[in-house]
Amino acid sequence: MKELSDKRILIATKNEGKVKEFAHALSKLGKEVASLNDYPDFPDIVEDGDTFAANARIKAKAAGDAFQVVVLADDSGLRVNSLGGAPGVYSARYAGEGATDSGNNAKLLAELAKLDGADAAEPLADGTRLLSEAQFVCTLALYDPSTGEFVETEGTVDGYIADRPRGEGGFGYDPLFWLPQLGRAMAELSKEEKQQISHRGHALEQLLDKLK
Ligand SMILES: O=P(O)(O)OP(=O)(O)OP(=O)(O)OC[C@H]1O[C@@H](n2cnc3c(O)ncnc32)[C@H](O)[C@@H]1O
Ligand SMILES: [Mg+2]
Repeated sequence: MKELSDKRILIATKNEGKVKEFAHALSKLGKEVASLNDYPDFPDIVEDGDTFAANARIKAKAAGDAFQVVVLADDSGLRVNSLGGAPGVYSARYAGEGATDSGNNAKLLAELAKLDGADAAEPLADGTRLLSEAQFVCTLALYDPSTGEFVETEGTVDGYIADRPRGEGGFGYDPLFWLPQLGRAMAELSKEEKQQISHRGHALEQLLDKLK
């Protein structure tokens, strides 16, 4: 693995929320990030793997083979216990192809509203209900096209799905993801706080450890 020797690293993603988090974390190592949004002609990558890890490898390899540079890819999502682990690898398109974050959040609350089991925890002081235990998962794949080698890690964070959104930070399902250990939703954290606690922060920390 040529490792991360270049100052600039290409992330095989079109998700600007991920790009901002990687830019924040990697700037501490003096690195700049580029993403597929910098190459609008690059075709969409078909993410048809059965697992987060498979999809991360698919994205890293597609971009790494095309650009012939070391590429980092992130496949991530939300597992909701009372929905049997859904939306899982379908997190990005839970509300259908081309779904928006707000569409996916609305779909998640609609699916949880169909269940009539007990809440997963006591309501918060303001009456917010905690509907289910849940987990964010992030799989990272770093791929070197000159050797065909992958370095892969996974990070997770546990929390609850709240019945109403909170916070303006982060992206995706962050406004509905309640962190009992902090008493805040993921979208209420700064980038630095999210990096310290999140699935992506943990996966990146492990990746950097493996490369040492
Ligand atoms: O595939 P790329 O181009 O990287 O971008 P994407 O948004 O499609 O990313 P994924 O395929 O990995 O799908 C991840 C889904 O899970 C959500 N997600 C991932 N990480 C998240 C986080 O840190 N906070 C909130 N939601 C997250 C995200 O909004 C997507 O709906
Ligand atoms: Mg995707």
